[in-house]
Amino acid sequence: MSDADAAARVPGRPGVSDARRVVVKVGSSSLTTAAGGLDADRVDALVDVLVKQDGRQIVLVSSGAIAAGLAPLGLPRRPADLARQQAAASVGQGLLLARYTASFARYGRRVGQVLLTSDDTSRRAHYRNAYRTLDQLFAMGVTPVVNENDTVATDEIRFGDNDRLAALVAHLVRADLLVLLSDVDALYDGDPARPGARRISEVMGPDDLAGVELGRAGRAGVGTGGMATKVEAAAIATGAGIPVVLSAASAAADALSGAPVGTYFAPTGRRAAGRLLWLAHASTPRGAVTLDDGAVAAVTERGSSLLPAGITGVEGEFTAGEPIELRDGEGRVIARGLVNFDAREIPRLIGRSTHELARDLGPAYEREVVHRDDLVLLRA
Ligand SMILES: Nc1ncnc2c1ncn2[C@@H]1O[C@H](COP(=O)(O)OP(=O)(O)O)[C@@H](O)[C@H]1O
Ligand SMILES: N[C@@H](CCC(=O)OP(=O)(O)O)C(=O)O
Repeated sequence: MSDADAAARVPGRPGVSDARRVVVKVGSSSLTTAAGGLDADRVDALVDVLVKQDGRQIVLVSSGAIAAGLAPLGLPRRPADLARQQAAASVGQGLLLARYTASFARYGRRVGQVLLTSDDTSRRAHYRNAYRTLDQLFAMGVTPVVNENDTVATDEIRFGDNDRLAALVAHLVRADLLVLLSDVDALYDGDPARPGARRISEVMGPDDLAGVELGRAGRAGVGTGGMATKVEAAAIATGAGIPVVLSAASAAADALSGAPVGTYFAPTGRRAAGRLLWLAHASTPRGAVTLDDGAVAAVTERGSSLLPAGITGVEGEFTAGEPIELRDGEGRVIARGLVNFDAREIPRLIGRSTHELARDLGPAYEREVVHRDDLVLLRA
């Protein structure tokens, strides 16, 4: 929706000014100097805004570990290979946290570092644990500063950008609002460096994104995802009922107050069951099972668990508890779920009833291959 259209419908931003629990994500490009390295003034300016959010609980998702580690390691730019990115993140994350600790301390406030990986947050025990830690930090008046655990994440399980991570954290902490702060002041209908690019002030649903060109990261060269990952993150959050504001980091105070800066993404869906959103968007499947038509119908139409009797094939090397894909007979992925058996156990279960399996193999085999509580549908 254009500025003029938005003004005509008397905009307002439901869910912004009254949001109590807010996830604020800031990108690398908003925290670093042109010469490389952390920009203490920009960190302070952001913290000045965050500490004045009276009555709110803020989770800060901050990128910048890799960018902060470049100069100390004599790296002229963000390296392309994972090993050097991880080395830079290892050096930079400490510097980043030290900077936030000093900056919040100006107001007598404390921060707590929370490093997450996509893999463990899709598992039930880890998800609950992450929630508990964040909740406890709130209870103690500490501001959590979250980043991806870059030094241990492998290429396959990496988020790589923090936009999606921020959307999932917003969901994890049951936030009322997600604010994405960047070096660009809003979403545009195309690369903002292009003359004539128009600012989009509100996105009420996917139709408002038709024809919008989502480019890669801009001039500074330290950001990763560009606009595509921000719009993807906004879709995850709004789809789970959480409104999103995207704005320049320099306009953070206005963005948090509900002033008409940046781009507002209205909620499009209802709040979904916690962990399953992570399972759908953050986990990396380790293998797959193929279902017969009856099992496809049971899982997709009746919300049933997947039983051994409905399986016709298995692929991959997974162990019990890992995420796998559920495919139909034509190879289409219909769902993702946490499996209760190792891949090597499944061939002898295929096509057999749980009753039969319990009789022949013992009571441990009288169970679903994927329980419905651990399963998320991926096809409408
Ligand atoms: N349609 C678009 N609207 C706004 N910005 C865009 C668009 N397409 C590409 N961009 C670029 O995306 C960049 C922001 O992404 P990135 O550098 O990854 O940010 P951050 O480090 O804040 O996460 C902007 O600087 C801009 O150049
Ligand atoms: N975890 C990484 C974030 C990667 C990154 O650059 O993200 P972003 O600047 O948000 O596009 C880091 O701290 O460097």
